[in-house]
Amino acid sequence: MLVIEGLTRRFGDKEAVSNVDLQIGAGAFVGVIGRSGAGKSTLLRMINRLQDPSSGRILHDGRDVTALKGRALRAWRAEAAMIFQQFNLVGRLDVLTNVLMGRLATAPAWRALTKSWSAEDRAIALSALDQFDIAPLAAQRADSLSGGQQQRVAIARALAQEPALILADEPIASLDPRNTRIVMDALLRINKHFGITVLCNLHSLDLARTYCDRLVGMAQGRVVFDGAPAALTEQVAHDLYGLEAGEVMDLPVAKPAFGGAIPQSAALA
Ligand SMILES: Nc1ncnc2c1ncn2[C@@H]1O[C@H](COP(=O)(O)OP(=O)(O)OP(=O)(O)O)[C@@H](O)[C@H]1O
Repeated sequence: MLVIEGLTRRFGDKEAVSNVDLQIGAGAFVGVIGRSGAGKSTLLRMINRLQDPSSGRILHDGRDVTALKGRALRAWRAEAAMIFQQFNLVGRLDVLTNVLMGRLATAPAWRALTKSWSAEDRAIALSALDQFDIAPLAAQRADSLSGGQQQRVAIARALAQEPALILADEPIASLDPRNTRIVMDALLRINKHFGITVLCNLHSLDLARTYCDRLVGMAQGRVVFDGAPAALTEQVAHDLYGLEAGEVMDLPVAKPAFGGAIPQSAALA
């Protein structure tokens, strides 16, 4: 269980996140929604401790992770894996090495420096690639892949970290509709097949409604909605997004494909 208590982050006079309280049970798929500037990224970055809170606490399974430092902080960052809009792969390295980077928190530093990964680490990394039908791309340079493939590599790297949580910050913002669907299906698979809790910032309300079991709506740093997708009425959506409401509700989305295999042609496109 992830518990957030009174979490606040100020930048100068501005409160990007204001006194947020949340409890997120293990295995949930939570969509964090709201218009640009609502505080979604800052919230996720504080949970991973990429950004320090101004006040408040973050507890995971009863352990306070708010003030962790050094090795304990690195271990927490591996446990709360981040996925970014821009993938954050090392472009000149091959796909497998990028995924092996997810093993760094558990591997001794000399292994990473000498690139002599253990057989177990390699097996975990290959298996993670295989989950998303991209194992055939293992030897290719990361920067030769399409955006959708790169994001799946980033998700495989996160899975190789053996995380308790995945924090995905607008993971599909730079993808076309087809790759959007493939990447959201990959996150759904991580959640349903591996039972890993997913918190996903999404601008599109339709995607959030389609994939998430729970929606947390933010406006001006505060949580203004917290409930099941079905409970988010059109009126609440309009209040949350204002003039952007039409734009975020327009994207046609088919049902998620979890349970069925991703077709190879689509997976490798
Ligand atoms: N490092 C920073 N320095 C100053 N202000 C910041 C910083 N990071 C975020 N902010 C401000 O905090 C507010 C919340 O930003 P945040 O990126 O968390 O929102 P968001 O909902 O994720 O929006 P977006 O979808 O555009 O990323 C914004 O007003 C933003 O300008």
